[in-house]
Amino acid sequence: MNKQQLVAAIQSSKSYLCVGLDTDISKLPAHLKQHPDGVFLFNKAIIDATKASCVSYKINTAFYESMGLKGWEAMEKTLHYIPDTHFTIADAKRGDIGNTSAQYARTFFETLPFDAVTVAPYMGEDSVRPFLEYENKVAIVLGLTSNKGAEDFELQQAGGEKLYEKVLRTVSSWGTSDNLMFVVGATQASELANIRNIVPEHFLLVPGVGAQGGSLKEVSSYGMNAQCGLLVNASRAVIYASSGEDFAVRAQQVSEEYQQEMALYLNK
Ligand SMILES: O=C(O)c1cc(=O)[nH]c(=O)n1[C@@H]1O[C@H](COP(=O)(O)O)[C@@H](O)[C@H]1O
Repeated sequence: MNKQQLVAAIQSSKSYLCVGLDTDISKLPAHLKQHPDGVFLFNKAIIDATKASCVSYKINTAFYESMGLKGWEAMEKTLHYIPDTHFTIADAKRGDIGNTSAQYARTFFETLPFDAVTVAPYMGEDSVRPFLEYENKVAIVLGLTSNKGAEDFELQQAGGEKLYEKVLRTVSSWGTSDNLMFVVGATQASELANIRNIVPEHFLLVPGVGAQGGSLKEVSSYGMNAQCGLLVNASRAVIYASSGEDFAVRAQQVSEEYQQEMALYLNK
């Protein structure tokens, strides 16, 4: 799925919700914890329950890699189960010397058919460039993250501007708003107006509503552009809305609540 198709999906479903499949085996309901295919079965139920109210799924690879081969298989099965009407993100935060980044790009864009992968910009242009060389694929580069550690580097002054501002300005010159998006934490809503001045056209992946306390209302009012331009991610708030056997029903309710609120902001 490319950016134009994502924009069309947002318009038709009146949602810019990305459900985060941060599936932690220790948090699965008891009946799935014991099952050899429990992680996939959990994800399958979540996808069935939320696909009508979201437009994207983000698979955070850490939760699967930590399980070894079985986790990688569950990730692959999950990715193939997601309908191709939904934008798929590998949240892997990769980036290395160009020769190695090319292998990461192959991993997530060829071996696994994700639409997008999250990329750390710290190593510079040659580390990001291999992710931009695929048609209809997107590199989602870390801009201003949601965590406390954003203060350590991203919000520090670097040559007359904040480091994250330099990252947005510089990285946006390496590609287009079709093959680049940026991560901005929902907890950083006060910076969003400024961010929109620097990258007015790009989609922003905004994690941090729900469990991290970011405000969907603030993110939407400061971050939305003419094409919506936002993918707001919620992981734990949706997938662990209940720890019992009714987990999928509760996930559906929470996902629908986000969608209904988003529909209001899209109609403004
Ligand atoms: O790149 C990300 O997705 C990301 C960037 C960021 O600044 N903050 C952030 O929380 N994330 C990811 O977004 C998800 C947030 O999960 P919840 O807090 O459970 O909704 C996790 O997969 C994080 O790794």
